[in-house]
Amino acid sequence: MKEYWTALASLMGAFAFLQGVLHAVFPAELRAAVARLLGRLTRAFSPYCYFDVTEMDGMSTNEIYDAVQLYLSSTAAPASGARLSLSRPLNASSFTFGLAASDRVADTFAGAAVTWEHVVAPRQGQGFSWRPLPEEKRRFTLRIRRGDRDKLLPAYLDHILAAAADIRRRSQDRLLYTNARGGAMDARGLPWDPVPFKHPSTFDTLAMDPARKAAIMADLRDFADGSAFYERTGRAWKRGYLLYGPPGTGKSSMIAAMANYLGYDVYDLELTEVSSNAELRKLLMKTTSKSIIVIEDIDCSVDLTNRAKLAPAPAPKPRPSIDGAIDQDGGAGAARSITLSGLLNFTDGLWSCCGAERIFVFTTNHIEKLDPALLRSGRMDMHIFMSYCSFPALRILLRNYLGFQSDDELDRLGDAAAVLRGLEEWVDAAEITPADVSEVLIKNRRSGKAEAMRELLDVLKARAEKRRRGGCGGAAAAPGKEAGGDNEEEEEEKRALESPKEGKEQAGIDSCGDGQDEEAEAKKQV
Ligand SMILES: Nc1ncnc2c1ncn2[C@@H]1O[C@H](COP(=O)(O)OP(=O)(O)OP(=O)(O)O)[C@@H](O)[C@H]1O
Ligand SMILES: [Mg+2]
Repeated sequence: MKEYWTALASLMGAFAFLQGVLHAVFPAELRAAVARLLGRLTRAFSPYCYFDVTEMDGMSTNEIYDAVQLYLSSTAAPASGARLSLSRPLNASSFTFGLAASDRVADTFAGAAVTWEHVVAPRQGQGFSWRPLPEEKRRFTLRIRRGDRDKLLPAYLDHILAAAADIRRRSQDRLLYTNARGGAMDARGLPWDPVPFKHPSTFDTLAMDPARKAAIMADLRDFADGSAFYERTGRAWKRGYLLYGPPGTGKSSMIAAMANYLGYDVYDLELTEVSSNAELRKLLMKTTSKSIIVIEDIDCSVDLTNRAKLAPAPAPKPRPSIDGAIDQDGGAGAARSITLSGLLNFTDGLWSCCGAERIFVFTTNHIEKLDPALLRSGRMDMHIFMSYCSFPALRILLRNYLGFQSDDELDRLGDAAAVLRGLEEWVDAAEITPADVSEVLIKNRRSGKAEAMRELLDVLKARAEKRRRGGCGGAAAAPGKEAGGDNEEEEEEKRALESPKEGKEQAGIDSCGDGQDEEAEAKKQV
């Protein structure tokens, strides 16, 4: 054993001596040149070519590095024994896996096999920089066969960028943006404030006629998958939906369901916070693709008049007006107000197509107050009437709120089957909104399914009776509340239905009512 250690020690001594001689005889430059030459020779005869994707591109982060990391973490197959790192980005609800240092993954694209290696080395001598660089130099090295090079590049990189964007969008929670800062920009120059968007409404929970629901979902899917179609037909890749109907029929819930269905972010545009067309355009430019731009209660946000009408509308409050090109305070303020044409250009003008894959949704309780130009196809391509609760919609609410597992269970009610038939018979006459039905079911859901349905039936009957006597609908009577209560209350309910929102003002344009109804009807209605 002793001899063994002595031999090893002499061998190491000889090696150190040789290394010293080599260093003394060959200067560092010569050694580096030889290493480079050897590297070149190996590469020249190698059947592969290599591409480095470094983490830092000069002083800024390299977008492709991030994309490759994300892409590899979820699509490529790690070689056996590969070590994955785990992380969860801020606001994300799912984990992402990353490739650890010096590990490799294999991938295939267009029938060609490629290998990615994650190389991490310590950064030497930071030098002076305003922005500290990471302590390690990281890069991905892509190895592909020489013969596959033309086939793979740049299509493979485009594929990675698109896939990474998709993964990022799916793993990240939806965001709801608002422009509540009245045009002021944040530190990064953005006029929108984001908050996580966690609205639970989906097309499953949305109570409406199943056939109409399916038509809307198909339209949305067509839109989202329609990149090639929009390009071929020369149309901007955007679509407008107008949701109209009485309060509480699910317009806002529909927007949330759309966002959840497509995985889009939502930009809730508060028009009253926008002071000029230029600001409106800036807001539009700062929205991302794959998003829904919403203007709720469009008839109430601003004064609406026909763009052809030049006379300024009286403005009781200093708020933006959609009113031809004439400013209400005259001259000086002209550049500072939103005009109808500004809004029209926002939805279907040259600027509306900066960015792609965007949906515009306007909601209103009074479609007849909207300018026909705003309603035309190209701006509002689909008009969706959110109606009072129909029986198929009521069934969805019963399922959601009372916990029926399926339609079959609802049909096999035994004793309560008669109650279900009663609901079917009375629901149309009651003209009740899904919001009111939900409220009754929420209040009574603990009393059991049959009892809750009976309570709902009582409410429907009372409302239908009230309507028959009063000739008009109203908000739902609370369960157990006497049907046909006093007139004052009835009047109040009626008023609440007709002029639902605080701060909503009559816009003073009812002249275009009938003609516009016909026009709206002529359009594609759902
Ligand atoms: N069609 C529906 N399906 C499921 N739930 C609904 C539906 N309509 C209304 N609701 C329920 O009623 C409440 C109000 O609905 P929502 O805010 O979507 O109505 P809205 O049409 O936007 O009303 P408004 O015109 O006053 O803004 C929501 O909490 C939702 O749960
Ligand atoms: Mg709403």
